[in-house]
Amino acid sequence: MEKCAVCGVDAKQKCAGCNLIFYCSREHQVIDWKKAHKKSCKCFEFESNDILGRYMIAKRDIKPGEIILKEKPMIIGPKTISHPICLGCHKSLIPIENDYYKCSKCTWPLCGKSCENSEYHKDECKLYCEKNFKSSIKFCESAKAESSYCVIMPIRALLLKKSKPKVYEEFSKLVSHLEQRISTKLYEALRINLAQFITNFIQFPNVTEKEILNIAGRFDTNCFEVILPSKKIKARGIYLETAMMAHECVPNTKHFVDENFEMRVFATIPIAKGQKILTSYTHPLKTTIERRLGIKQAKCFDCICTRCIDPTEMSTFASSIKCTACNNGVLTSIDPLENLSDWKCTNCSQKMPGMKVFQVLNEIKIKMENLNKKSVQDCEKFLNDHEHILPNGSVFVVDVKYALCLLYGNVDGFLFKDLSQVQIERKMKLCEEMIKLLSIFEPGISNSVLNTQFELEACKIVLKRNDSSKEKLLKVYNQLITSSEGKSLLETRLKRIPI
Ligand SMILES: C[S@@+](CC[C@H](N)C(=O)[O-])C[C@H]1O[C@@H](n2cnc3c(N)ncnc32)[C@H](O)[C@@H]1O
Repeated sequence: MEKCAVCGVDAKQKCAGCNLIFYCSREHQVIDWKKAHKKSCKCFEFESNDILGRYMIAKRDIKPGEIILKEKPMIIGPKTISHPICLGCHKSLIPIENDYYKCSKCTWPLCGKSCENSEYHKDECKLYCEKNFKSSIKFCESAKAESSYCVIMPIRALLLKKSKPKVYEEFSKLVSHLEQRISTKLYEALRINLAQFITNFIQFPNVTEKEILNIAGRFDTNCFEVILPSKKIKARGIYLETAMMAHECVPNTKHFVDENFEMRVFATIPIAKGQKILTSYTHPLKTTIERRLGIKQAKCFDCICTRCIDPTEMSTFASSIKCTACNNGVLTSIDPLENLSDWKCTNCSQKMPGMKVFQVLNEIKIKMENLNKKSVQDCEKFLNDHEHILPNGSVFVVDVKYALCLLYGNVDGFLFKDLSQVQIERKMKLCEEMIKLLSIFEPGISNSVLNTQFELEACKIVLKRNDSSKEKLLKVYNQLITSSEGKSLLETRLKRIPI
């Protein structure tokens, strides 16, 4: 029998937060919560090693869907180079009479008077006023991204040094990888512009150029995107605990930021006690070379995760191209951790230099970037044009087919009521294929899989194929409603289905 954490007698009541501590009564649980447990009530803890630095592990078994942590940002603000956003609420700015509203005290653009005293802006506002700062940001039709936003987050961090020294101390423990970053063009520009602005113009006391660049590096290594499409917010934030999750290209968690900028991390698959709690710093529908180069550039390490070391990427052949010599096999890298390693056919003796494969994949990537993924015709043409070169599990094919799963039934000219039997069957086949593939890249709870399941059940309802489809569709709908896609978009999709 477990013992009460307060008085030591036999106890049956378990803390529902961490599932690790027991109490004999509600009263003792309340006493312990106030005294100590509030701080330690977590299902995770931190460990560290030479390769990962600090990382998060499960203190107990965690079920899929369970919230692992919730936390408020330590700092939130614009990206280094950002489209004009309000420094008070972080919404994209809308011009008033051909210019943005400017803070009546410091002149930085804001969305209106009410944001002048926002908790995010008021301290920095005082600093800019003291130095008689004048913002040069003006509205222009082409809406260019502004590099002057690079100063905001570092100044917000430095202000914490005085206002919340303990929090700043925690922030200072985050890795910056400054040694690797310092010789890059971006950091040379930051050294000249950002560091000089803070030391010479703002004359921030007791801060060196190195500390400023370290701060910039900490942001680049540890920030999470804060994207709320419904509120037109595109910012970034430091979440001190969330930042401790190490990376794997196939992670076991997902996270989202709610309307109050609170981060929530939840398990997507079961995580056993002692296992690492992992996130992904990249996108699942990128080739191995692209993922690894992106991670190297942004986070300064070489990913050697299970997906990256497997030339077949869990038998999906996600980064492969078809062999044009035998027309039967696909080319896979001989050594996926060596970007320029030769590739060889799975069926014949054909080999291709890594550089050539890289060029082929890059050309396709450029075509993908220019593809109108809102057009059924353009997406179908892309698939047709690349059928001879891209295998079914290619990230490019999956990306476009996933787009088609959502387009058929939901866009003008292709609404459910307009679809022919052949088109509905095409949509169903795409959905079935995508559910299988997407579940490999994002196992467990995944928005893209749920979206595709939703569309598949919709097809079955339209074709009156399955009596339980309505029930299944509503179940998926309820799971999706909490997702970032937003309720209204999902409701519109629901309305198009004749249930
Ligand atoms: C967001 S931080 C994670 C917290 C960090 N480990 C710490 O001690 O503060 C990201 C950094 O952690 C390390 N890291 C995370 N995942 C890794 C992985 N799979 N392999 C190697 N290093 C990793 C890298 O140094 C990376 O730049």
